[in-house]
Amino acid sequence: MFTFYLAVGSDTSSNDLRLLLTRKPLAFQGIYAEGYNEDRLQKLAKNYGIPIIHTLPSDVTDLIVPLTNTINSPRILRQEDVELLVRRAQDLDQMYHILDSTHDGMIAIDALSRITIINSRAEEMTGLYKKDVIGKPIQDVMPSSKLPRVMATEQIEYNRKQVIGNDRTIITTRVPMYEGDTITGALGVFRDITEIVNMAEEVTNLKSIQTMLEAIIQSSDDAISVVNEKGLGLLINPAYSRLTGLHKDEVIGKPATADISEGESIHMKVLQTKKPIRGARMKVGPSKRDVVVNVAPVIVDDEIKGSVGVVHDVSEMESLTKELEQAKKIIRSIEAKYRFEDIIGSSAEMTMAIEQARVAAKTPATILLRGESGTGKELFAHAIHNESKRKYNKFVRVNCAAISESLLESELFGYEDGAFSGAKRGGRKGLFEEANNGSIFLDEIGELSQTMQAKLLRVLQEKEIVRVGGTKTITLDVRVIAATNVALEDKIEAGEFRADLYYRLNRAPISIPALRDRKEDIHALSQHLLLRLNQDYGRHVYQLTDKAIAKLHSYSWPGNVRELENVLGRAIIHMKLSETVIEDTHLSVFPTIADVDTSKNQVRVDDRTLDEQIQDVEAAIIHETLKQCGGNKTKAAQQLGLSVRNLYYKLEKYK
Ligand SMILES: Nc1ncnc2c1ncn2[C@@H]1O[C@H](COP(=O)(O)OP(=O)(O)OP(=O)(O)O)[C@@H](O)[C@H]1O
Repeated sequence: MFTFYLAVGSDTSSNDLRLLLTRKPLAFQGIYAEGYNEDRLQKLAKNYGIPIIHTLPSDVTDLIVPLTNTINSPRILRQEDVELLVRRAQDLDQMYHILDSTHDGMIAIDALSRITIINSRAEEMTGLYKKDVIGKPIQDVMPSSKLPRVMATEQIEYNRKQVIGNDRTIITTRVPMYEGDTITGALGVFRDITEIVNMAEEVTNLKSIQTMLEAIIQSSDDAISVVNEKGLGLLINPAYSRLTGLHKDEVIGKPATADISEGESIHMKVLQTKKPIRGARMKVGPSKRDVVVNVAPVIVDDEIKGSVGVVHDVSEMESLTKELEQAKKIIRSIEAKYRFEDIIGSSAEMTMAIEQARVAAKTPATILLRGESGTGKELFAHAIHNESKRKYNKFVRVNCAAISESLLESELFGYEDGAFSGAKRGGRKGLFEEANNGSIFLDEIGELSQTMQAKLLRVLQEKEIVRVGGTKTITLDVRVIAATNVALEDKIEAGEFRADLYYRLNRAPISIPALRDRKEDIHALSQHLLLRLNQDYGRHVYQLTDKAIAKLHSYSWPGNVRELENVLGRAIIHMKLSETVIEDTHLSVFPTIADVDTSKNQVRVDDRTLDEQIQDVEAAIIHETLKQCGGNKTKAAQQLGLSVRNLYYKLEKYK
């Protein structure tokens, strides 16, 4: 509450007597009059029981509200005048009280454009204070004020938006004020809408975030479901329906008691514990797909509001990973497993090959391994790497026939960022770079295209590579071990292989003999291979009868040691668990084309599926063709009408 003080004074400019009212809580209270009839003043003071103040301190004067025009004749201060003043004072007190407690700012001016009212909110918003501005012309303190204009036009201005200061937005309504028909001033009422504007912006932002989130959720390939704090379905996305076969109407508003999994719902567990559950594996939907589920609680201000579940279908990924692993096996292996001790063979030819390889391993020379398919060229490559000073660095294997030319180039030499569409960002190292300081085994070198032959020759000569799409040369120290099962000389003759590359490769050739040319190794090899096969199949078959060995000797082994391994493997599979010695009868499963005699329209059938039996026949045909082609895969592929790549795929499939 304010206390009003009554004062009587004279206007400095006109020397007129003025009645004034001050709101300033003074240390004294009384009637102040200057140049006023002292007697009357004394009487007044006596009537009201208040003292007379002869000098007003300046800060009090500043706050004085002129009330002159509300008094009939200021020169004669009558009883009614004083009473009127007191009433006015009370009214004003009340009015200010009201004005100061409203949220709106208010500024009023009188007919001479002097500020008569400025409430607390207006003070706050304008940074002006009552004591500084009351009674002052508004143009002096607020030059931009539109109140004088309203007085001039006598037009009400509604809700005009205005930005004041740097960041305050206000809306103002300005009205002219009248006493009867005479305009006595103008009032401006204004409201700070900065917060509302900000809130509106926030709402708009929230709306766009919501729209964005919805778009993300709807388009996500991961299945998403959201439940409220009671575990009732709130939202699912199309991926969720695809995966689980459940539609919106079966989920929204329904309890998530046993949603997609059997047993208690993960949503319910999360709601109870308020803890996220990550990486739960389960099978869902009609086709029982493998999924990984992550569920997290939604907690707002410490209160659980629901839970969000993301279901990630991994079945496809798992099968892709398997395929990728298989593909990787075909293309490269980055570990040299074998040593010379693992190469079995005491025949003169084999001993010589091993000796040559041991010597060559110690030199930096490029080595060319020659021999039919399955003779152990890769085994030699491993052993050479492991015998060299490079053994602690990488051994990289590349089958040049198994990948297309364009892919082979980027596999071998790597590529730079953006070299082709689908290229990994930031580029990628090639196998040559990976094998730096180690060895690279280029299998089936005879299958390299002319372009790739030229590129390989450059690497061998310059010892540097350039990534696909790049310009920078990268110097490397890689030992090349090449292998071929075809006569490169014939290929040169046919114009399919560069002679200059051949001479580079053929500086240290090592010929690995075919198994048919070293049958004395068959027994030891079989025993060695049986060790591995027993491990693979969990069996204990370590011996062969003499008859069985004789049978193995009688065969020509076009597929060499690999074929021997397969034959022994098949024998083990067909043996009873109780049998531990391979008899010649177990070896009747040599895969030959004789199993299918189409000329007589007779086909041997058994109880396996059609697909399994067809695969057997296919394997037998491929085997036979390879045999007829002396192990030459290019020829065999041609004869079978397959691409070399496809033949490789099938050989890998049928082992
Ligand atoms: N002398 C050997 N001692 C032990 N195992 C051998 C021997 N020769 C070959 N093998 C085995 O035979 C299989 C085929 O060998 P490898 O893959 O090295 O032949 P390859 O000549 O590289 O065949 P391809 O030309 O078809 O690639 C492998 O399992 C290998 O371990």
